[in-house]
Amino acid sequence: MPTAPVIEVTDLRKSYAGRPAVDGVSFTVEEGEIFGILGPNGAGKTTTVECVEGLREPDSGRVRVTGLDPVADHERVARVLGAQLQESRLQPKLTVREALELYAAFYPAPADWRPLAERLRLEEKLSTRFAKLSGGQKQRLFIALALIGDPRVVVLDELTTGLDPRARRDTWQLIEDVRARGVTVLLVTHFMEEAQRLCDRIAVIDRGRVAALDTPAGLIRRSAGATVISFTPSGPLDDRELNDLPALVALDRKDGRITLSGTDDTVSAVLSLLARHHITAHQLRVTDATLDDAFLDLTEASA
Ligand SMILES: Nc1ncnc2c1ncn2[C@@H]1O[C@H](COP(=O)(O)OP(=O)(O)OP(=O)(O)O)[C@@H](O)[C@H]1O
Repeated sequence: MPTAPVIEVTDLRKSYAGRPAVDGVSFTVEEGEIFGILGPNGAGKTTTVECVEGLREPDSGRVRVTGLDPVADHERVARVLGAQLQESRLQPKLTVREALELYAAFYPAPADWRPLAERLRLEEKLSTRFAKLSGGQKQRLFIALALIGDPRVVVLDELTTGLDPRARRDTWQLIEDVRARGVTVLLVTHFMEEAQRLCDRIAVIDRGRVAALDTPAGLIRRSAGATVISFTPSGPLDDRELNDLPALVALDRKDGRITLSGTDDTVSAVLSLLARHHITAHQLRVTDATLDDAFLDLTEASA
């Protein structure tokens, strides 16, 4: 029997002062999945996850977390869902140890905070007051507090913003370990590398709507111009002939270098074209488009 999704969002709508921030968003997240929400500033990502956390009440639509309504069943949802705190929610004078102990006490069966603190490299800061922590240390404490209730679902908004590259990689590893234990992760991120590395599926949200929903590889494949070829030709090449290449999406010339994006067919055709004209392609590079390219393509397409 298929299990019910851990998170269900159906036609979610939320306006602020009559202006829609979330305008009909739907997605489901399955047990053990890392689901990413990606989108430009102001797209409605935080509003969406706040409705999932029960911090905001939707104007309309349906949100369920493990089958429960996060607003009506707030307490029961809070027991299964770990959320990354907003900075203003923590007392500046609280030490790291006190914060961990306090938040552990909220849950019936909390995780042991010591290995969590060690994992997040907070063990040397246990006696430091929250206000004295660096931005990255605060961020790591918020991640620890999100995980301390040993939740079934964890919602992380801007997980690694403000972390240095090493702390970012450690955090990714931690999230992968958390998922390996069967925890479902809803992750809002601006970092393509993070989304590509961690997420099983991603909803690209733009202007309050889902512009695309797929695996990272699927998003890249479906973006036009999934293959990019660039070279410096040894002789002149006519733009008209280049523009006639099959499946060509973009053509760019800069400092004698030509960059084309399209598909594998575009690449084969340009190589034949060069051969026909006896032109050599210097510094030839063929690369797959990245999630960055797909993101720009998808969000520009809906602009
Ligand atoms: N409390 C609020 N009152 C009024 N407008 C708000 C409020 N919160 C968000 N908005 C507006 O709603 C829209 C969506 O905001 P939201 O924070 O959900 O976007 P976001 O995708 O998380 O953005 P960012 O990437 O910049 O964090 C924005 O236009 C924002 O200005």
